[in-house]
Amino acid sequence: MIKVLVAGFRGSMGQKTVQMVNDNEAFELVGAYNPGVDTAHLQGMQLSDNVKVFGKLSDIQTDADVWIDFTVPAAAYENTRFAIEHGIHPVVGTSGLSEEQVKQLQQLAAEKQIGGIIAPNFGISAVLLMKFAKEAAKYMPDAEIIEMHHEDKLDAPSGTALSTAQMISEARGDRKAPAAEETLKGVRGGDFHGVKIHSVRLPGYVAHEQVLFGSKGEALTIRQDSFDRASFMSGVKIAVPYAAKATQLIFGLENIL
Ligand SMILES: NC(=O)C1=CN([C@@H]2O[C@H](COP(=O)(O)OP(=O)(O)OC[C@H]3O[C@@H](n4cnc5c(N)ncnc54)[C@H](OP(=O)(O)O)[C@@H]3O)[C@@H](O)[C@H]2O)C=CC1
Ligand SMILES: O=C(O)C1=N[C@H](C(=O)O)C[C@H](O)C1
Repeated sequence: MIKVLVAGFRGSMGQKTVQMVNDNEAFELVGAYNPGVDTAHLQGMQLSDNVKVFGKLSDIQTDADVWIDFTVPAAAYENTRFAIEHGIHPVVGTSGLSEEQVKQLQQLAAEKQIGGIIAPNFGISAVLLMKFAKEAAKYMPDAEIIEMHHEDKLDAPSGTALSTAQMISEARGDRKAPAAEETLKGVRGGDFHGVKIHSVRLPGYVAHEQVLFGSKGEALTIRQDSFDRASFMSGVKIAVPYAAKATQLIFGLENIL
């Protein structure tokens, strides 16, 4: 039985994660963390009496093996550090960690021998999209990304779009996107090593990404859609037992599939 603590348990992903952990016989929910939480907030949540609920990071005392983090970009680094320093294996889905922060966390994890996983996307369709985009970039190096998310998403671009751009630039090398004078500021999108990223935020959307490749006289479009946050749980389910035994902190679900 793997003991799990869910950080950000009141959020959209946190609630799905609590449900997934409760539904899985190999996992046991022992802790739940969300700043500012009190008992009034717990009504309707699927938390049994033996789950310890924390409203402050410094109050957390737990025997959890694995820390699942779906919180906010501003908290991801501190939370993951806390988990590693307390011997809890992190499974981090929260976006917004910089490359430098990921490196620092990996170093700390190696020192403490507490491995885990940070994954910009736990959905299989998104992992496949990134893999296919990397392959396509070898043959069709000119690419732009459009990511589309719900209106409540705090960060832009998405972690998945950044990771996709990183994989494209690794496959094709650095390349300049076509220059155009912007008569409307920002209209050409963000630039990650020459891969343009365009972020759409609209009600009704969940999480979607399209990679457009263009070449002489032809084009290729790769698209994935997460219509429901349940789509991320298949990856989290795989990540938890991996993390519980890991001695290194790896980046990307594709590395354990
Ligand atoms: N890797 C993946 O596959 C996926 C990653 N994500 C990422 O997961 C994160 C969460 O997404 P989502 O659930 O939609 O967001 P929500 O805003 O619905 O949930 C975030 C939760 O975190 C809580 N929170 C705020 N500050 C802290 C803190 N310092 N420590 C712990 N918890 C905190 C919030 O509490 P309160 O509301 O009280 O402020 C809220 O309950 C985002 O970064 C998102 O990009 C999302 C989907 C899939
Ligand atoms: O905020 C979200 O919803 C999502 N965030 C992750 C990201 O930033 O890539 C993963 C997925 O896109 C959903």
